[in-house]
Amino acid sequence: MTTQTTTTTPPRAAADPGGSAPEGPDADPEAAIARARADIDALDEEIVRLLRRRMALSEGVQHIRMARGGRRTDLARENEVLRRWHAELGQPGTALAMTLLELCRGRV
Ligand SMILES: C=C(O[C@@H]1C=C(C(=O)O)C=C[C@H]1O)C(=O)O
Repeated sequence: MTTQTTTTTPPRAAADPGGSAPEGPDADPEAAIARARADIDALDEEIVRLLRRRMALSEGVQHIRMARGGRRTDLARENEVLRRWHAELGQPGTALAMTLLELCRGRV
């Protein structure tokens, strides 16, 4: 399996070819913040891409179920999803999962 990095900033040596500045995050706090924010923005974009993939997969499952006369939603499965997010992140995880489910199947 290959791993994918999301870092968009160059390594320090490339960003500071002179090499005379002290190393570490305190050397230039503004630059450190700007680098971290660029990574945060890239991660946010990736999260939205993943969300759209999840929405498409979820919609596919819902259509298959409804085409066979079933309901759009499956509350047992939703509880499974909610439990998993809660196990990872606690109450905020549950809140996030509720929003995720709402995005994927609309309001119940
Ligand atoms: C995708 C499904 O359909 C609905 C959407 C779910 C989801 O987005 O995770 C979970 C349960 C269902 O209410 C499913 O049953 O797996």
